[in-house]
Amino acid sequence: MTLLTIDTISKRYGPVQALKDISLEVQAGSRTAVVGPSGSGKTTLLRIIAGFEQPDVGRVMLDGEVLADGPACVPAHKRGIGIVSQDGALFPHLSVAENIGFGFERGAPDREKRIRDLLEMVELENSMLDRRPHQLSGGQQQRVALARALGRRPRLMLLDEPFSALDTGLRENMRKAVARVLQTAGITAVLVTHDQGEALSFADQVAVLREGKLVQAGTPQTIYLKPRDRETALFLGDAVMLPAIIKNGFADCALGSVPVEGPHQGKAEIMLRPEQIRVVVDEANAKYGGRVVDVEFGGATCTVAVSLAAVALPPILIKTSSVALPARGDLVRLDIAGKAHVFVR
Ligand SMILES: Nc1ncnc2c1ncn2[C@@H]1O[C@H](COP(=O)(O)OP(=O)(O)OP(=O)(O)O)[C@@H](O)[C@H]1O
Repeated sequence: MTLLTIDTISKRYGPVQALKDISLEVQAGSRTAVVGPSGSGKTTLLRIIAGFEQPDVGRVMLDGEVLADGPACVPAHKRGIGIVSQDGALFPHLSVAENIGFGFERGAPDREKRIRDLLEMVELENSMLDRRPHQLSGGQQQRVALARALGRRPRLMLLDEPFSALDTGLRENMRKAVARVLQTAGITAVLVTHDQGEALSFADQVAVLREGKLVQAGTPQTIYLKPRDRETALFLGDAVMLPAIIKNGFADCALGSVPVEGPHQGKAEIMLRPEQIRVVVDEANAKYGGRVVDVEFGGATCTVAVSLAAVALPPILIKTSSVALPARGDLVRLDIAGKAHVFVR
């Protein structure tokens, strides 16, 4: 069931077209991540959903209710939408308990129990209830902010770069914890993030924006393995692109014959993710590979640069494990796992 519908929204700030004809559906109980380069319109889209900005044209609908139809809008505080932002925005002079219970009725008999339940839901100890925000770590503050937003029983939760102030290890933990909490509470969420890895692992649906337009929306797997265009492919991660001639499901390219997705025949460009390529030292078959020109040891993941024998392109970079790492100067063949993605020229 669709909970949130964004229907051909456009928004202009003077000469800047911040959003152009954006349409997107978000299913109830799902998590959508919005990604895109800086200035692509992510924050504007989130602010329009929240009700802090109005679209010039287009509609926002939540659970069948029209929240915005061009400039005619339901005010933000009447939308039933929760927001967790980058800094958590807790009230510094209030305790954790008071922050979480901020929107609750003062004398409500179940007030304390609800606060404790919310604290438990975000996996924090009861001993934190009397602390002030400055006595919490960044990750704990974010959990309190999430508990406060959940306490208002939102129909939709907007997450505006909520993990970006946290360091890498904590970030990953928080992302998993937040996904778990949202899942348990059955709350639909839209996340805006600069971190493509975060988007791919957090969301059921990823929406890619570029220059105010929606380039592609789909499952993380689709977006990563079957990107609409080169730019999207490279935005989401490293990619090896090769010219090819396609015939009957196989691409004839610098790596030999590689299976491809789709019905296209003839000239095309194919894309492989580096982790699809395995480097094998094999002098006899180096025409389907090339010469190793650089090896970067990186612990769990190492990078091998191979100058291809069959085509004059810059060396391709392949991520590989530290086991059986080739040496600089080795002649190697390159084996492919899975299928290549085709960009029709
Ligand atoms: N209030 C405003 N007045 C004028 N221009 C604005 C305003 N808000 C956003 N813009 C412009 O609209 C475009 C989209 O901005 P937006 O903040 O939505 O991008 P973003 O993808 O969230 O960027 P970032 O990743 O850097 O936060 C940008 O060109 C920005 O400069």
